[in-house]
Amino acid sequence: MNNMKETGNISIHTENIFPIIKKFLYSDHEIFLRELVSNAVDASQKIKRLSSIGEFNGELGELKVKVSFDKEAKTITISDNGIGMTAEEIKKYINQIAFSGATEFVEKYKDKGDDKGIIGHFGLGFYSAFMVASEVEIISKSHQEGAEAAQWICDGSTEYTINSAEKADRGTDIILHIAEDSEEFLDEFRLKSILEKYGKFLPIPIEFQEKTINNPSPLWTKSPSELTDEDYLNFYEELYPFQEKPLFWIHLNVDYPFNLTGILYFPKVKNEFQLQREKIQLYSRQVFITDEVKDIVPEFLMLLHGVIDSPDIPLNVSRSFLQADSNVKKINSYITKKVADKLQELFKSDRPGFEEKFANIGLFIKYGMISDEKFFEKAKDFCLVETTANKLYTLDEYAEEVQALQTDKDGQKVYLYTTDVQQQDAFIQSAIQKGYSVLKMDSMIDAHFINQMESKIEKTQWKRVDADSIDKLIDTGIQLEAILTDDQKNAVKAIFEETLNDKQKQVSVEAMSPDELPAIVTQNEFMRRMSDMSKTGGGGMGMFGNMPMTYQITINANHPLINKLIDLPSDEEKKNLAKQIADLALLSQNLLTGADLTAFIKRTVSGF
Ligand SMILES: Nc1ncnc2c1ncn2[C@@H]1O[C@H](COP(=O)(O)OP(=O)(O)OP(=O)(O)O)[C@@H](O)[C@H]1O
Repeated sequence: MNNMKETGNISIHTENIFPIIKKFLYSDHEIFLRELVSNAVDASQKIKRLSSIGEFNGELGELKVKVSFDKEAKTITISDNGIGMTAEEIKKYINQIAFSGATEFVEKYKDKGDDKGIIGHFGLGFYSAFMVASEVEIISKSHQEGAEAAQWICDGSTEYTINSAEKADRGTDIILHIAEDSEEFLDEFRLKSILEKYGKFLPIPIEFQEKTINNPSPLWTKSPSELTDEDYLNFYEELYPFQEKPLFWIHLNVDYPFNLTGILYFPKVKNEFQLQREKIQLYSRQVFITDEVKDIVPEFLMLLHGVIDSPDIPLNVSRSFLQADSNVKKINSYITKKVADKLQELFKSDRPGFEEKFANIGLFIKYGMISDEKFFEKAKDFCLVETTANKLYTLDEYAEEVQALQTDKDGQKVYLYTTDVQQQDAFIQSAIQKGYSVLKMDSMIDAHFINQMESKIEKTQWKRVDADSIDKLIDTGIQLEAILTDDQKNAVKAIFEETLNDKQKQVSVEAMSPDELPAIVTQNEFMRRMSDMSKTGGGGMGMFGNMPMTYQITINANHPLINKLIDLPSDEEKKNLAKQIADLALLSQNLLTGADLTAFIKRTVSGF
């Protein structure tokens, strides 16, 4: 063996890139292991490929990557039996490529402060070793016949030493001499958890402490035709242990115009609070990158679980660039389309099954319709609405259903809805008595969904059942005759106003059916929506949140009790009865509280 020893200078333009990189990557030091293990995996796959195309004729052996550590010696070693490097190749690939990559990075970002968003998931490759090591050693033996092993040592400065070395087998050992401030990594559990986080699905077996930590052929890399439902459910369990089973899933597989594979699962989501407990994981060639997939997956699909693997997603660029990236945009619309198609297929092939799942997937669908125009176009055909009688309709079916009875005198279809079947029961009953149907719209998203529907579906209005008296909610133009004269009505109005003595409660006297209650309390639809929106942070609606809520008290001019009130001999008695009627109406809406409620109860038990 001719004994070489050479020291040299890595030619880069920026002196001391190390401290800058260390600063940038401060929060993300652990990725050194991801980078080095990925390099080892790449080297293993390269030798496999060379062998398969006949360019390497030696023994391939069992390809694997070993990670080990020595607490005493303060080293972490990543070994592979991949393609290996000659001394010349080390000079070329490590001194030039790895260092120039790092230099380029620093050049690009050194002026941008320590914005963590910039660094994002930049793969600094080999150089990231210097985030945790004071000295890095490479011992490598190329796969080429008769190749001599070489050792390279560098402390992160631009100076390196290269030597010939002893190494029996083909491949590369990267030995990290861990720096004092990074000794936390010389720990079994820490290393294991990092390996599991990033390397769980790497395509070459990764061995740590004599155990393989990864599944080299995860489900998404297989063909859907080979897989059973059980395979998908087991994989879900592998990804998210101890979670409830998903409802269904989509296997993604594209190779043009971008590369993307993956499996997206629809979890059971009953309410908004459950959202995003588990996240979609993003991989690039089976290397875990992140579970912050915000810009890659359309926002409304963030509710899904599963994995996406794409080498075409740029991982080394800033967030704003990612949003503008055309591949990312295409991926976004591809996923949206796939999801819409899957839902449509489920709806068409198994309507009862779809209806059953709707409680869980309705949220996705409505979110999607609100936030994505293209999704809306598809989903409007399979989005369902549910009545208080627990019947489910598509939007078209429902329009048909209410056409005859719920069209008002101006030709507007009025959709009645309730946000709380318990609380609004009296109003629901009145509507049903008239033969109307009432929709259940009780999740937070429904308020937005309703707004969207009104703007999309022509000639429809959505009104909450308690927004007015039923005849006014759907004004068919047929006026009920009032038994009272105008003077009597005015007198009744005055009595109630005087009794209530509250500007926030506006009294009116209307001819309603004698079967209806003598008085009802309602909230104007528009004002209520504004106030609701300001509560959930709707833009610019703040002022409505600060305004006291106004209620309408509608007195039923045709109710026998109101007739009785008019005939009462004294003002005192009239006021007492009016008070009782108004309090009952308030009570039924949970609006009678505190001292008013106490007084009401006292009055009632003593026969008022
Ligand atoms: N374990 C290894 N075996 C063989 N060659 C390696 C090994 N590690 C690194 N190399 C060589 O060194 C080069 C530079 O590595 P580095 O990780 O810096 O960049 P990269 O892998 O090309 O890109 P990335 O920044 O995405 O990691 C690699 O392209 C490869 O040729």
